[in-house]
Amino acid sequence: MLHNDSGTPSAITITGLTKHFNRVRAVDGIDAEIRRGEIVAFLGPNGAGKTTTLDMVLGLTTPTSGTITVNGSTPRDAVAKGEISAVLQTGGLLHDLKVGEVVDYVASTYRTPTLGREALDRAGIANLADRKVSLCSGGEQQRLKFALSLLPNPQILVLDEPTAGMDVTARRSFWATMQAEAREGRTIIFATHYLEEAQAFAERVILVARGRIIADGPMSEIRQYTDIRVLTARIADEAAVREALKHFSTDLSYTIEDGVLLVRDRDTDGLARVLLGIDGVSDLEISAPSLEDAFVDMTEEKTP
Ligand SMILES: Nc1ncnc2c1ncn2[C@@H]1O[C@H](COP(=O)(O)OP(=O)(O)OP(=O)(O)O)[C@@H](O)[C@H]1O
Repeated sequence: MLHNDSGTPSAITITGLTKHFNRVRAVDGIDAEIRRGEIVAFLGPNGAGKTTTLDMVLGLTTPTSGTITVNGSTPRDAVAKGEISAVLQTGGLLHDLKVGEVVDYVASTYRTPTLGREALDRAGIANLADRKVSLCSGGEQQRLKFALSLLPNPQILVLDEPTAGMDVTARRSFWATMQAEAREGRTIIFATHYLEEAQAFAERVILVARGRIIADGPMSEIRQYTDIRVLTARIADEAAVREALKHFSTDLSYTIEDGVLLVRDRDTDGLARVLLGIDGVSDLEISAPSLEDAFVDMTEEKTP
């Protein structure tokens, strides 16, 4: 069994991981250690390399270079032993069967005992056992996938955008179910591009962009990368605005072009109050950049 410095056993150890698809460097050198019982979000925009990384953790794709161990074994061995299991974005369900029959069928493929239909209970869809899969909503089908992933009673659960296609209410209730699983001591690693999901559920967030880790830490640390706001305003008196900005903060980054001021800062509310006291300031707007834009900024800052 691998142990890290703190003595907690390692669930997943990733070292020097890369995966290239011809010229695309989907994963470009990832190192990470996930400890038993951790809840970790892989947060990143589309195409960041989240799915490719998780596929390698599950032994579905072979790395171009680097190594992954899961509970001290290869990913494939860990999957075969039922130690790690996943809810993936892709992968079809058997649409002509009833929900309960799908569970029975998948359970019969395991050599080791499974949770059986109790998995439906855990996933909050015991009432759907007799419904045909094709008649289940997108969110219900995601829950069925979740139930199937619970079948071998795995120590580690990998969820690739598990709430894709769910509305806000379904999403919230899905995460409440997951909280219960986490309290049982499972290690949970999930990919998402929703900042709110990472914030609400993960103890640790690994920010990925362009196949690399940009930041890795508790959400409070990650916030510094995502809290930036963008303020724009039409201004008539450029000199007065420049003077006010100088007093507001000496290291403010801003541009003025064609009478429009653009500022990126964390304290845009304070700045707005100052600006609205100046004659000729109008059309003031504050917006939060999309996660995509925040990532582009971060990657530009971090990559030489
Ligand atoms: N089989 C493949 N062949 C070629 N390119 C691929 C393949 N799989 C992934 N890619 C590319 O690798 C990059 C990373 O993709 P990946 O699906 O891992 O990102 P992601 O972070 O999971 O994105 P999303 O949030 O959209 O699922 C993308 O540029 C993608 O187009």
